[in-house]
Amino acid sequence: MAKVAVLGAGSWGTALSIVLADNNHDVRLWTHRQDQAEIINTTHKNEKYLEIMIPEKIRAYYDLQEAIQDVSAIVIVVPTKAIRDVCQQLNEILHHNATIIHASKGIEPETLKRVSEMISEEMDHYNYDDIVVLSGPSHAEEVGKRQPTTVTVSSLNDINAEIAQDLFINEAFRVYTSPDVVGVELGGALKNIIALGAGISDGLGYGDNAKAALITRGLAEIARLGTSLGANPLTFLGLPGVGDLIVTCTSVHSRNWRAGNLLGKGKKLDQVLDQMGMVVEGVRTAKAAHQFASQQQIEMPITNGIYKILFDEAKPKDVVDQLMNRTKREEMDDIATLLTERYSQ
Ligand SMILES: NC(=O)c1ccc[n+]([C@@H]2O[C@H](COP(=O)([O-])OP(=O)(O)OC[C@H]3O[C@@H](n4cnc5c(N)ncnc54)[C@H](O)[C@@H]3O)[C@@H](O)[C@H]2O)c1
Ligand SMILES: O=P(O)(O)OC[C@H](O)CO
Repeated sequence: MAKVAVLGAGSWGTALSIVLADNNHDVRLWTHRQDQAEIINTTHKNEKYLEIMIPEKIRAYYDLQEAIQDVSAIVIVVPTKAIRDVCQQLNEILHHNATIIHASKGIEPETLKRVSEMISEEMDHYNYDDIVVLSGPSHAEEVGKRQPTTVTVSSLNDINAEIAQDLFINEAFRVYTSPDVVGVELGGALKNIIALGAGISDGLGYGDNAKAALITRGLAEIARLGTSLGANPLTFLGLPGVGDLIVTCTSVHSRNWRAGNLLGKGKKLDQVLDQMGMVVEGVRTAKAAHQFASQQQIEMPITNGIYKILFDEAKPKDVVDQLMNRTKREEMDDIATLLTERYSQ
C-alpha cells in the first residue's frame, strides 16, 4: 500500500483517486477549494464532476502540505492552464522524493511546451526524465464505474513508468508502458482539437462518414506534428493516438466533443465555455498547434480550420466547405510514409 496525493479534484482526479483507492492505496485528493474538500469528506460525493459515490477511505484536503506529507507518489491532474501554478506551490513545500505522475492533456500556447516539460521547469529537484505521463482513452465517468479501461504510462526513466503502472493497474484499469513520452503526451493533447471538430461536424448535422474522415485525417495531422517533434509514429496507432481519438470523437462524455457540438449548432465560444463549466483543453491546444504548424510549416488543415472557428469567428459550414475543396492529393503520404521512412533504413 502506498500513500498517494492526487492534485486536482475535478472529474479525472476523482476517477483516478477511485482507481488508487480500489488498489488499497492511501489516497489524498487535494482541491484548491475548501468548500469542495468539506463536501467530499462529509457526503463522499463530488457531484459537479462525477455522479457516483466516492469510497470513504479517500480523504479530500485543502491544505497542500498536509496532502503531500509522506507520500511516495503525486498525481497531477489539474487543467494544463493550472499546471505551472500548482507546481510552483508544490516546489515550495515538497522536500522528500516522490514519483511525479501527470494525467493532464494539453499544450501551452506561446511556449508550446508539453505538460511534463512545464512540470520539470517548475520543480527544482526534478528533471524532465523523472516525470511520468498517464494518457489514453479514458473518460472519468466510465472509470468511476469501474468499466474496462486501458491507458498508457510513459517516462524516459522506465523505472518511474513501472512504478506508475503498478500503482494504477487492476482488473478494470489496464495500464501499458511506453518509452515514447513525446508521442504519448502529444497524442492525448492533440486529439482534443479533432474531438472539437467531431462535435462541430455532428452539430452541423453531418454523419458518420464525416466523423470517420475527421478521425482518420486528424490522425494524419497528429502524426505529422508529433513526428516533427520526435515522437514515434507507431505511438499514434496505439491507445494514446487512435484509441483516444475514437473515444473522444464518438462519446457524449467528451467535453471537447460537447463543446464542438454547441459550436456547430451556432453558439459562440464564450457562451459554450460558460455552459460547459469544465475544462475544454482542445481550445488552448488548438491555439498552440496552430502556432506551431505555422512556424514550422506543417500542413494541418483541420487544426487550422478549427482554430479559425474558435478564434476568427469563421462559420463552421464554410470551414467544412474549404476543407472538402482543397487541392486534390494522394492519401497515403502521412503515417504510411513516416513509418516507411523510419523502418526502411
Ligand atoms: N475528465 C476526463 O475524463 C479526463 C480523462 C483523461 C484526461 N483528462 C485530463 O485531465 C485534466 C483535468 O481534467 P478534468 O476532467 O479533471 O477537469 P475538470 O474541469 O473536471 O476539473 C478540473 C479541476 O481542476 C481544478 N483547478 C482548476 N484550476 C486549478 C488551480 N489553479 N489549482 C488547483 N486546482 C485547479 C478545478 O477546481 C477542478 O476541480 C485535463 O487536462 C483533461 O484533459 C480528463
Ligand atoms: O472529456 P474530454 O474531451 O476532455 O476527454 C477526456 C479524455 O481525454 C478522454 O480520454
